[in-house]
Amino acid sequence: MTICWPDHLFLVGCGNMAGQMLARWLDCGLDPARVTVLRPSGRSVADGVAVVMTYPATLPAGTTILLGMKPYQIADVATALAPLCGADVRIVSILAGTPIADLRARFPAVRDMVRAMPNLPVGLGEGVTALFADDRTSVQAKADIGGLIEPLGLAEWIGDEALFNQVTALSGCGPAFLFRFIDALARAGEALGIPADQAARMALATVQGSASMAARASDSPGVLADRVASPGGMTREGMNVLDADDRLLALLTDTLAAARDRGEAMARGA
Ligand SMILES: NC(=O)C1=CN([C@@H]2O[C@H](COP(=O)(O)OP(=O)(O)OC[C@H]3O[C@@H](n4cnc5c(N)ncnc54)[C@H](O)[C@@H]3O)[C@@H](O)[C@H]2O)C=CC1
Ligand SMILES: O=C(O)[C@@H]1CCC=N1
Repeated sequence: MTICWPDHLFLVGCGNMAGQMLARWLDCGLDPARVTVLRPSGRSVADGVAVVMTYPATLPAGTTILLGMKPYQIADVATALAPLCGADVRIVSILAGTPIADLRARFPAVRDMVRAMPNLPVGLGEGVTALFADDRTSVQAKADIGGLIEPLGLAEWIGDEALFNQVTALSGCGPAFLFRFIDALARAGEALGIPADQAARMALATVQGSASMAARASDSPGVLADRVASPGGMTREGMNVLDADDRLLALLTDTLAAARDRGEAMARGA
């Protein structure tokens, strides 16, 4: 994999999410000397990566900024950062519920902007990142930023930004929902009498093995589920509970809709 690294990468915030992205980029050969992280704590990030606690006077030419702080901090960050941004600067924002139009209003000199929604497994190169750019962002910038995202796992360009909160709910929030599922599977096993530590190990390995299998299979997960279920057997009885009145589907639809609605409220400033 040949990656066209930015001349300079300036991370505003480097917590759970941006930290995973940076870790993967460094693993894939990004020179740490090209990276500066702004974080109020000043704590070091990785060998060779510069950490600053306040904004520098200027940004190096050809800087790509990764906005990785909390969404509600955008007003303060933009007040300090926008004066440093010329037309050669590119912005990648991972701020949930923050539309490109909002960023454009705050960074008027910047032409190339990409809205990205990664998820935590990007640190392993097994994440999902949704991407959106409007027509002002150049084709070259889209290609370069797409290339930067590629080593993080699956990258999906979203044609219509109106869907961004929906994809955030699915893949950005998704790991949390899956972690809950693993936990619930283990606790359900425990409720049926399996020792807790054993149930936890078995639930995790079952999900891991099934996800790997589904990723390699030519059949859909729905078909694979039926293949586990022998007619008249145990799995069918269990699936009947999940499937009754589309119970699992309804639960997940409600879950994604609640997350989407929160993204829409955040976009309105709530
Ligand atoms: N956690 C996740 O799974 C995902 C998070 N995101 C987005 O990533 C962003 C960060 O979320 P997390 O990493 O979970 O939060 P976090 O709390 O772990 O990280 C936030 C970082 O921002 C820094 N920070 C705080 N105040 C700052 C300031 N005034 N200026 C610059 N940096 C400041 C903190 O030191 C910290 O490093 C959010 O915008 C969120 O919507 C997007 C996708 C998934
Ligand atoms: O909870 C949040 O708002 C962010 C968006 C996706 C994952 N974390």
